[in-house]
Amino acid sequence: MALVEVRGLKKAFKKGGETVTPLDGVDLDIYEGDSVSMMGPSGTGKSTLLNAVAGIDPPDAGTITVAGTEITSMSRTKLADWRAEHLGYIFQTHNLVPVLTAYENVELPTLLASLSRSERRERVELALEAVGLTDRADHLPRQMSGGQEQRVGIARAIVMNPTLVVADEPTGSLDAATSAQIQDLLVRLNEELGMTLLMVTHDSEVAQLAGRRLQLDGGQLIELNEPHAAMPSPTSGVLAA
Ligand SMILES: Nc1ncnc2c1ncn2[C@@H]1O[C@H](COP(=O)(O)OP(=O)(O)OP(=O)(O)O)[C@@H](O)[C@H]1O
Repeated sequence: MALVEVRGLKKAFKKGGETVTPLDGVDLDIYEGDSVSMMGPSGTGKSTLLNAVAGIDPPDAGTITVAGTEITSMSRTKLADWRAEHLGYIFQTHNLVPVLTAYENVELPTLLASLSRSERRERVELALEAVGLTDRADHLPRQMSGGQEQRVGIARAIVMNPTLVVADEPTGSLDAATSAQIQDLLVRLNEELGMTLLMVTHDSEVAQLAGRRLQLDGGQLIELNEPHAAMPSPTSGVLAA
């Protein structure tokens, strides 16, 4: 069973006198440990799909099931609790709280969970270590470079060890060298920490990092490569007993 199952997802917006339909019956399966990138022309609905899967903006129709839980039928309050426990969101601009240190910014999601003080400290320290910022824990955002701030944003996204990490243009506001560092980090999150990653990007270099690449156009998803389709099932072909 897929970790994320999207079925028949539809979303339309009224814009002026016309209706735009960025999602027109989207189906998608994401498996545990997958790294998936989504590209497509501006305004096609990539963020709309990402935010639906993240449980932020509900669709008009269709279902999204994550780790066996259908999030599209949850109330707003339940959805907020679900996001806090299961979802890590990496923003284009890190959205750090300027008056909090790196440590305190990363700690924020842990304050919503029922964790002891020592469990919280352990999680925050692990997350800062994973992004290589242990020595910057006491720094305020303005005392860090853009790349370091983005790494704090990533540490905050992973601190609760989420079921799914989504990223909307994670390198979109960074220069080439800093973008390269963040790309390395995204690959490590997936390959070394085993995190399941869905990211939207306009940068084809970033998109290539993902094992699976999708394109959203005309309200539909197109698979640019199909890693799962290439894998023979144990009950078919030469592997069948
Ligand atoms: N809250 C909203 N109200 C009205 N229209 C919206 C809303 N959110 C998105 N749209 C419209 O839906 C379409 C898809 O928007 P979306 O931001 O998902 O596209 P995108 O592919 O992520 O674009 P970009 O690559 O430029 O970030 C666009 O036409 C956008 O204007």
